[in-house]
Amino acid sequence: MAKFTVLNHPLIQHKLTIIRNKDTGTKVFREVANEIAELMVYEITRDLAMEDITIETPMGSAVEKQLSGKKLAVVPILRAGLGMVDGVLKLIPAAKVGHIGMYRDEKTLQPHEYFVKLPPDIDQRQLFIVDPMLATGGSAIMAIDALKKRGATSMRLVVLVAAPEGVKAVQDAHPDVDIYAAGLDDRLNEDGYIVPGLGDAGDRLFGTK
Ligand SMILES: O=c1ccn([C@@H]2O[C@H](COP(=O)(O)O)[C@@H](O)[C@H]2O)c(=O)[nH]1
Ligand SMILES: O=P(O)(O)OP(=O)(O)O
Ligand SMILES: [Mg+2]
Repeated sequence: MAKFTVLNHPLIQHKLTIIRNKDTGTKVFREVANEIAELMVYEITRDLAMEDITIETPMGSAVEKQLSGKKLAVVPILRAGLGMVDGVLKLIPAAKVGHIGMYRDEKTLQPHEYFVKLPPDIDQRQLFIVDPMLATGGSAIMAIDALKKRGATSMRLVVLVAAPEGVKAVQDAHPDVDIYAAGLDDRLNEDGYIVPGLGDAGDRLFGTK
């Protein structure tokens, strides 16, 4: 069974409260969503593989650490996932970026894929799939399916707010994909929105609707 972890660092929790607030406008929402993504990635990369390397400092030779293992990539689920990419890239500027476009049918809540563009060596990379909201889990499950179909083997799902229903659905469908959230909320409402949540993340990020 995949792990589900809520990152309850005080800075993450404080910033999540800011973007939950309905009075927070587009500019601040965008900035703070990226700040949370940055803090989350800092927390979840603690276990990245390291290796020793011998370097020359101005004072002589030293054996020091550098990252080893798989290269990284970030994969936002469009549109809303775009709101986390800059935050991730601030810490991992060399990461490649893949895109998966998906929208949820408002009535059926079923996800529909409309775009996939990935780095060619996706099978060699550790992926951070980002989407602010894990609601029914349908979008994340379909995105992970799309990535696996193209050879990806190493993935983590990073969301700002998760609903229990979505966490269970992803864990059942993809027990090999660990999930990280800034908050775990109570439930979904009848329209498939997370309560209390923060509303429609894509609309709040881009000022639509
Ligand atoms: O409160 C919410 C719930 C969902 N979204 C958007 O929907 C998808 C995730 O929905 P699933 O039901 O898990 O497929 C997510 O990409 C968000 O864009 C939302 O914004 N707010
Ligand atoms: O999942 P949706 O339908 O809310 O898509 P978007 O992220 O484009 O708002
Ligand atoms: Mg949306």
